[in-house]
Amino acid sequence: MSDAVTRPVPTPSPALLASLDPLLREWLPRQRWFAGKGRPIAGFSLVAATELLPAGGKLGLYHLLVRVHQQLTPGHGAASAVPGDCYQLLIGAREALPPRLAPALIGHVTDGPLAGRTVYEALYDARPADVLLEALRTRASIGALRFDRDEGEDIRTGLVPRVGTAEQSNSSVVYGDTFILKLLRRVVPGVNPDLELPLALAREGCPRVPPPTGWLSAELAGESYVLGVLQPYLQGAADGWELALRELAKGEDFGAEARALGRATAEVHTALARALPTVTLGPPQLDVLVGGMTERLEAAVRAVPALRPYAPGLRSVFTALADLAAEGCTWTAQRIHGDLHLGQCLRSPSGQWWLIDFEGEPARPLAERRMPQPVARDIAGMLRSFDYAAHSVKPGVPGWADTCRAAYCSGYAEVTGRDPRTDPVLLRAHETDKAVYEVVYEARHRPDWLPVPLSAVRRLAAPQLT
Ligand SMILES: Nc1ncnc2c1ncn2[C@@H]1O[C@H](COP(=O)(O)OP(=O)(O)O)[C@@H](O)[C@H]1O
Ligand SMILES: O=P(O)(O)O[C@H]1O[C@H](CO)[C@@H](O[C@H]2O[C@H](CO)[C@@H](O)[C@H](O)[C@H]2O)[C@H](O)[C@H]1O
Repeated sequence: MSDAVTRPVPTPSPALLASLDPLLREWLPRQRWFAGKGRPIAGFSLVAATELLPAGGKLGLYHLLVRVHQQLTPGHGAASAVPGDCYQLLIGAREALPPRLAPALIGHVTDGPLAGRTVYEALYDARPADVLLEALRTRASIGALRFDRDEGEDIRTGLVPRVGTAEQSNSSVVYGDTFILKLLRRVVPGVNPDLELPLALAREGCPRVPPPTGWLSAELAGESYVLGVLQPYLQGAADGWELALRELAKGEDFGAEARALGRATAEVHTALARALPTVTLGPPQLDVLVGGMTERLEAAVRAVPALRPYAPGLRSVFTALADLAAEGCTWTAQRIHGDLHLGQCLRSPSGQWWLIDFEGEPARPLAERRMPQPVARDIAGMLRSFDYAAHSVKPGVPGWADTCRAAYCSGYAEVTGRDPRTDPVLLRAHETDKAVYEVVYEARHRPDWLPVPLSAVRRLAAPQLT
């Protein structure tokens, strides 16, 4: 029998959002997960609001979905503002913040229903984090929010929450080293691959991905928004990026781990190909694929002038793929990870590799992220990552990235029987597409890192000896 709890709640009035407006304008752009940096905020509109703990109590708790209206470019008037991305916020309201919550401060409210209260990022607070886990445990429906879980899984009570400290595109809470709840920040309606793919892999019995234990969604105007996923926490796991840097700093080889990562990637790809449809990419689909790569390159060249000298060489990488397609070559496409790099791979203390974060590149539209793609895209992501690691440590270790890249491809071939290097044109095109993405990503988020993908761009743009 279902133990689901349904609770209608008072809907907080738009006056709540109006009173938070000046605070959010200042606080949001400082959040790592806020995607609209650099464009002035013109205002906010409420997509949904749910009171999770009543404001009258010592601690008020609001779940908000807020659309941010931003000017298209700085310098244009407020009139040019367009409704932009929708963000998930969990806002706590207290009379005063205890010192331990100081880093979570959003600000002091001066008017409206919360006048005189201090509002803060409630994920940092144990009680609000408990409210979320309890709702998942009891499969609660609260206003538009649906909390659910795998019926076969039990969620214990009394797990002590703590907010994740990693620099993330989203936000996570770890519960007693047993579960991790990832709350998506920028949310869109539709099936989210961060839940869809791990669920599909769990059904296939793939042991390389933590199976979702619970999930949070919102039903709004006939559309469903995935807002969060709860999964087992891999206690004591280290991510591939940390491990690679550690080995590099000691001058150690990472080939054996790279090979194991190649095998893990191949296991995930094989299970995804079994679970979800695959398609053959013929000339029309390859036109779209190459067209997308070329468009992204042109946009990147406009955004990052340092790319300009390399543009002709990079274009020719994509033309080479188009030429093969014109000669009648076809490739298989399937669902893939979509944003694979060393930071998305966790090694548990037993030495097993796990892949996490199936959201895809957050900046791309959902429909595009859910399209079948050549596995070369994920493989290229990992190859780029070995290169990133090698360039992040001074002095470098000569040949370190090449050894890892070769070992990773060999590991992949051990499972699938197909070495990615036997498709050099496809692989190079994907590596180029990824390096171009990274140039834009670094220019926007971490300008000091720009030389890392630029060095790859230089290599990839150089004429090929045939
Ligand atoms: N199942 C897990 N077990 C242990 N740590 C995890 C798990 N899932 C995620 N993490 C940690 O949380 C971080 C962020 O998770 P991720 O899914 O990559 O979120 P984001 O989309 O915000 O980047 C990871 O880098 C990892 O350190
Ligand atoms: O936040 P996500 O993990 O979804 O991914 C974004 O941020 C990554 C950086 O944190 C970025 O990855 C790039 O830097 C990594 C080292 O920090 C490196 O291992 C990757 O190969 C490189 O692409 C990723 O591209 C971006 O989508």
